Parts: sequence; structure tokens; C-alpha cells
Amino acid sequence: MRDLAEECGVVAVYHFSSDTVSPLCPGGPDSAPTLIPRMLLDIQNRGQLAAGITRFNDRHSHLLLTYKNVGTVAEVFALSQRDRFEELMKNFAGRAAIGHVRYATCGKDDPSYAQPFERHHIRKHKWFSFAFNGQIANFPELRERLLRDEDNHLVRNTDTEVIMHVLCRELNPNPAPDLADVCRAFPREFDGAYSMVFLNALGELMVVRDPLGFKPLSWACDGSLFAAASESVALLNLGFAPEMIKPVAPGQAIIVSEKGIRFVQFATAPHRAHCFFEWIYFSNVASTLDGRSVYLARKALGEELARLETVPVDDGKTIVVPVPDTSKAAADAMAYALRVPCLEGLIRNRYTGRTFIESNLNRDAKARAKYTPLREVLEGKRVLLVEDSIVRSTTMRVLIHRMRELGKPAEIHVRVACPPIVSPCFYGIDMSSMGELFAPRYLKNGEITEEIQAQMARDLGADSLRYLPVEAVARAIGIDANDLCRACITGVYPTPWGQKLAEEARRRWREGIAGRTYDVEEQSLTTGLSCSERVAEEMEFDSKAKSELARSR
Ligand SMILES: O=P(O)(O)OC[C@H]1O[C@H](OP(=O)(O)OP(=O)(O)O)[C@H](O)[C@@H]1O
Ligand SMILES: NC(=O)CC[C@H](N)C(=O)O
Ligand code: SF4
Repeated sequence: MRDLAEECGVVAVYHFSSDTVSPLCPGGPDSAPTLIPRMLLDIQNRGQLAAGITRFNDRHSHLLLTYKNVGTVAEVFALSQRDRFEELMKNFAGRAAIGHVRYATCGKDDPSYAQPFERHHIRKHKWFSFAFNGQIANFPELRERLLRDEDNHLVRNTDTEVIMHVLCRELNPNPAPDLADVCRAFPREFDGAYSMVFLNALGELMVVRDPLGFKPLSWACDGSLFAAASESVALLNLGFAPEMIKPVAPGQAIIVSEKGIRFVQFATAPHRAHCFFEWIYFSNVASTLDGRSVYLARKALGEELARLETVPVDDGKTIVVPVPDTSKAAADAMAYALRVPCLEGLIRNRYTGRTFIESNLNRDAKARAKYTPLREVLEGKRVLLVEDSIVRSTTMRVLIHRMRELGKPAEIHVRVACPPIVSPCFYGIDMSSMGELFAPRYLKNGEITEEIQAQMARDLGADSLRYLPVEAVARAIGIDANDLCRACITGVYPTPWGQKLAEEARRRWREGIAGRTYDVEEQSLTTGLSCSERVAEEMEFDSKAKSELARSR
């Protein structure tokens, strides 16, 4: 679902120029950037809209060199055309590199929005490139602030460009500021999620995670090779031993240069806000995030579903069918606990990728083309259809219709290994408006009840539907609820701008305004307000939000 747009992924590698060549980088120190495409491939689940790389090489006049384009990793790096890939990689020899896969959470889907963003400068400490995963919730405010100076101009409508200008400003002093001090400016500037990789023309590499640790980020070092990636699976497949792979701590920056590796705690927070949705849907099932296995979390979610099950399971008619791929682990665990078979009643086209990170055109058609119900499995059966999440319900509507039409099951009972998504996300998942979500239309700020779930089931064409309760999430992941962001299932946001945008999203829903809540250009287009009217409206909103926040403290 582009509708439910996915997050990006970042990776970084650094080969120290010691005499020892890392066995994980057999081509030698200068071949470190060739590791980037395969690492990106491991986290393609995080974005397939665009991909890119920046490398550092101090023996080349272009100390930093960036290549990026729209497309999957295989397309952008010509992975199926050996000669083209090798030709491309010739220019990308170097000891350090960063890489990115993108799905848009703001701005456009065109090549100029692909990351890394490189900023060229004659001074080496000001010449840098960076890429990030997340979303800056106060992007509208930062953008407006920058544009208040009439001499400023922003080319694109994206938080990435705003971050770039904050970096430029913080790197401006001469002599070069310590990169740790640059990071210390982030909590003052940014409200939201940022897992970032950064490389400058001095050959310094930095990986940074926001103080609440919304998005995952892992690192590992084995002798002469340092590497970091959004998800541990990319480091594991590079050859790092599992016990070497560690999470970057929230509020931590890791600065890597020929001098060695430096860990800087640039900010602390009283708690964390790891995005629970990473375990439910986004991350690769082979990853471990902040010490918790994605597979085991999904398995536990399936066991939670089994405990709530009420349909007969001992008459030989009941089967569990996962919606492939993400819900497979939960479905298997549920079936095992209920002692019923878990069968592939839906066959997924392996070559279509995640519908979720596709463009928003024809999502229905894409979902229809992606799954084929198997009558051989479904006919006459009582099907427990396990889905990892229902966001807009596009997939579920299409599936139930197709299953009834082609599979002829006796009954379809939808079981969702996630609570209802009742509120938007402003931290890196492209579901930033109320109107696009399925559940809020039914809940209207109330609790989910049996009657509401029955109504939802009827509307979807199912015989019944059951979500997991909110409390099941922290239990299944094995992380304290206070250290998880659960804003989209509770409506309670871990940052002031999240809370503020949620109010704005509700107002826009009431008034029937479409588009991303934080997207200033889309807002002005849809509301038809002039820029000054918009500023006035935001100021009014700002003061309201402030007094509400003050009241709530
Ligand atoms: O309610 P919706 O808005 O349709 O969103 C939810 C669906 O989107 C995701 O599927 P995706 O196609 O990304 O699938 P995957 O599990 O195969 O990776 C997810 O697994 C659900 O099936
Ligand atoms: N999903 C992401 O992390 C997106 C990063 C950035 N907001 C973009 O849209 O490019
Ligand atoms: S609002 Fe939901 S999807 Fe967004 S960061 Fe929080 S938990 Fe994740």
C-alpha cells in the first residue's frame, strides 16, 4: 500500500585503513562501498521507491560521490547486469559509504527526493552527504521558520531538505565544529523520528538515532570493518556474528574516523518510544530490534490471538490461513496453539513486492493482482484469516471478495494480530490523516466492542472480525509499554508536535480536508488558503495546542 506508505532504510560502512583486510569485505578496504547494494537489498522491505549511495575517497577529486535514482535496489544498481554494476561500482571505490532506500512520507516520488542528499562545499568539513529514516513532526514549523527569511529558498517540500539546512548551519563555524556538537543541536530543532547516516569530505562517518529511538538502527564492528543498518538482518547477512550486532542507543551518535570509533550520548530522554509497528509489520522478520526478535514478537502475537479464539476448532473444518507474507509467523503460532492446520489458502505473487510501498495509484487493482485464493485449500472450510494489520482495509476488502468468489470457503473469520489503527502517524509511516484509516469511522473515540467488530466484519464481507487488545502489543514484543510508541493505536503521542498534529488531523477530518496533515504545500492546495492566511491559522492553532498542553501537564 503506498496508501500506507512505508519507511526508509539506511546503511553505512567504514573500512579502517589498517593492514588487516576485513574478511567481511574480501575485495579490500576500497571495496567497502560495494557492500552497500547488498545491504540495501536486505532492507528493501523498508522502501522500494528509490535507492542511493554516497562514497568517500580521498584519492579522488570528488571526495564524496553520490549516485541515486528511483526504482528498487536491483533496478538502481543494475544488479542483474553484471557489467553495468561493475562499471558503476568502479567510480565508487573508497573506504566509507552510506546508502538509503526510500519510501516517501512527505514530498514527491521523483528522483530529486531520493537520498542521500549531498551538499557540496569547498571546505571539507562543510561538504557532506546524509540519509535518514523517519519523519520530522515539526517540519511545517521548521520550513516556515526558514522561509520567513526572504533570502531563503527551499527547492523541495520535504523534511530531508530542512534537515540538510540545519546541518549546514550547525557546520558553518570555522574551524570545523565537533560532530558531537552538531548532534547536540538536533533535540532543540527536531521533534520526531530520525535514524540518520552522515558522511563528510574529511572522511568522517556518523550514525545518529533520535533521543526517543523511534526507528531502529543497529551497528557492528569486527576488526577493521564498521557497519550500521536500519535493521540487524543487513549486518547479519554481511557476516557479523549475532552477538556483535548492537542497537544504536536512543540519543546516541557513533562517530567513525581513522582515529577510531567514538560514542556520544548527545541527548537523554526519560523513556523511549520505539515504533511498535516495526515488530508488527515493517521490519524484516529475520531482524532483532532493540534486543527483541521480530519473529518472536509476531509468534507471541499469534499466541495472543489463539487465547481469544472462540470458533469451534475440533470438528475438522477449521483452518488458519495467513495473509502472506508478514502475518505468516503469527498465523503459524496461532494454528499451533489451537491445534489446527495452518495452510496456504492465499498464494502471493512473489514478484510484486509490498503493495504498501507502491505508488498510490490503483491500489485495489494491485491487491487483486497480488493474491490468488486456492480453492483446493479453502472450499467448505471455516477459515481463520490472519492479517498483521488493517490500516485502510484495501487489502482485506479485496481478499475477502476474491476468497469468496474463487475459494468458496464456508466461513471467513478475520483475526488481526494488531489493535485497531485509530490515529495517524507523524513519525515516518505514511498514514498521517484520519480520513484514510478504516477503524476511526467506527470507533468515534469510543472503545472497540463486540458489536463494533461485528459491524466492521459485515462491512468487509467477513463472518466475524477480531483485533488484539492494545495491552497485547507490549506483552508480545517484550518491551515496557512506556518505552514503545503506540500513538496510532492509543491516540497518545510521545512528543508535543505529535499531539498537536493529531488535533490538526482531527480538525481536517471533520472539515473533510484530504492530504498529509504535515504537508504544507498539499494543505495550501487543498484548503485554498494563501500563505499568510495559513500562517495566521497555524498561529491560532499553535496557541490552542500550547494551552491544551499546558492544561494536560
Ligand atoms: O489495510 P491496508 O491499508 O490494505 O493495509 C494493510 C495491509 O498492507 C500490508 O501488506 P503488504 O502488501 O505491504 O504486504 P506484505 O505483508 O506482503 O509485505 C499488510 O501486511 C496488510 O496486508
Ligand atoms: N520513510 C522515511 O523515512 C522517509 C524519509 C523522508 N521523510 C522522505 O520522505 O524521504
Ligand atoms: S504512530 Fe504508530 S506507526 Fe507511527 S511511530 Fe508511533 S507506533 Fe509507529
